[in-house]
Amino acid sequence: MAEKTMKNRRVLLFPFPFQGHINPMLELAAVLRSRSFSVTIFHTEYNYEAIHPSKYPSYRFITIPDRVSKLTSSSQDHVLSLICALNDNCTTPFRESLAQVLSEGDWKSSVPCLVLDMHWYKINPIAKLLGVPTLVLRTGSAASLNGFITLPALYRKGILPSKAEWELELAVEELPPMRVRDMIAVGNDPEQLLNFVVLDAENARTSLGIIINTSQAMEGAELDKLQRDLALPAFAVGPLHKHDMINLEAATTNTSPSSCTLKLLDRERDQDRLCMEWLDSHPPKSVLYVSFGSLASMDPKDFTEMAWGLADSSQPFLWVVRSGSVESVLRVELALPDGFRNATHGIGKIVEWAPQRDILAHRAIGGFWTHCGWNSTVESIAEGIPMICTPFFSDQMGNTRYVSDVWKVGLELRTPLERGKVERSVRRLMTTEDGEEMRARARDLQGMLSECIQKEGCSYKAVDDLVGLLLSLSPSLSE
Ligand SMILES: O=c1ccn([C@@H]2O[C@H](COP(=O)(O)OP(=O)(O)O[C@H]3O[C@H](CO)[C@@H](O)[C@H](O)[C@H]3O)[C@@H](O)[C@H]2O)c(=O)[nH]1
Repeated sequence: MAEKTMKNRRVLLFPFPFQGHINPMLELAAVLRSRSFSVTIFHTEYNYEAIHPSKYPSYRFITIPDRVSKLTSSSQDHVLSLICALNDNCTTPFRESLAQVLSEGDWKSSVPCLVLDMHWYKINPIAKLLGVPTLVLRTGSAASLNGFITLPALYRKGILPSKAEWELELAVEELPPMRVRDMIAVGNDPEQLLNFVVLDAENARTSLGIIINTSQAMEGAELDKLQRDLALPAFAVGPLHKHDMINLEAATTNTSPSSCTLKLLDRERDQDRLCMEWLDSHPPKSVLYVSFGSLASMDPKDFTEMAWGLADSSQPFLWVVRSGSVESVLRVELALPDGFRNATHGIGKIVEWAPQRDILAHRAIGGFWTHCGWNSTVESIAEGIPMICTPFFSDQMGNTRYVSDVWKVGLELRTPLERGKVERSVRRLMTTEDGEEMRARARDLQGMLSECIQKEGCSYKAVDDLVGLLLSLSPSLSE
């Protein structure tokens, strides 16, 4: 490729600083880099460590000060307040940083496209003001975006938001009729939630198109509906983490990571290696992997019931218990009930963070007890692993419905948890014929998903189309 063309293939990315949003944006970065784009990533100080900029020496990173403190509770209401605070506080520093980037030498002649996370609703107008075209990355499902579009429409018609009307039967294509509150948890403040939903959907509407980490194989009908309702291009490029080109990032970096990064990576690798070695010692499909993502925080009573239910099931488990997994408990040891370590000695392993994707791909894993964050849902299906679903908030409710009622690759286990029910659910997934059928359906879906990312598959073509759009924004550069 001519040097000039490569130099001018560039893109700006701005992930939202939550783990479940950073991961897909970094994967998108790797996919675009494999198509010869140079990548500049804005990121905020919040959750800076989750990005590890020095791991990616070929990207340029620009830090945006945000002046927000870490969450002390991750209830839905707290998370929504944090999203608002980040939007409010980052607007001005982002405008200044973007203006600075655009004033630099080469950038003046070709304005690049900015790919924004779906939650940056206040950033989109700023980019427009500076003449920068935007695309929005949806890190959730197409169904959740359809829901986000439907809810404001109900709101505008004056149907919402009285609390009682969250009980509405809302028909969502491909789903059994479900109440609004099954699709998205209401929390204590429906007004705040609705406000957020309106802004989030508007963010998608006012961009040039959306990039979405899903695929025709998982959500064909939802994607068709989205295309009709949104009247914008929707690039269904998922599962982003399975594109072969994702591995190219490491191969194509031309600078070595710093020694400090290497130490960090070594420490992480050591922890990861221990998890994998533990799994190596188990027979195929025998271990339940348990993790509720990076944000969810449990009621202490639920956590205790969960622990004893796992112990009573006698099934081997690998459980991620983070600092913050239980409300107001920062140290993992303080969260675990007395006697639990002894009772599960030899059958369970607890870690604070796990290499989730590698774990799900390990032959010893037979099931995943998840909160149904969209990344976890996609990662599980991408490995053909059936799920137990315990959703906490937001899109996790609708994702659970998809897993249990549409794809039929898992079962629903809602809070409040009770140890007997936990034990029966774990046994059902791991030891019964019913669980085996879910596993077989998960494998079928995995097969379809893997076809999507092959050359000529729908997700692969969606990346082609996305690249086409990015280049069309600077026609003179595409020769
Ligand atoms: O020990 C762990 C735990 C998690 N992960 C990774 O962290 C990500 C977690 O993402 P996700 O499963 O989506 O959960 P959350 O962190 O809860 O994600 C937030 O963002 C998602 C995407 O928008 C939403 O679907 C969720 O509801 C929202 O809580 C995944 O890639 C996991 O592989 C690890 O690598 N190791």
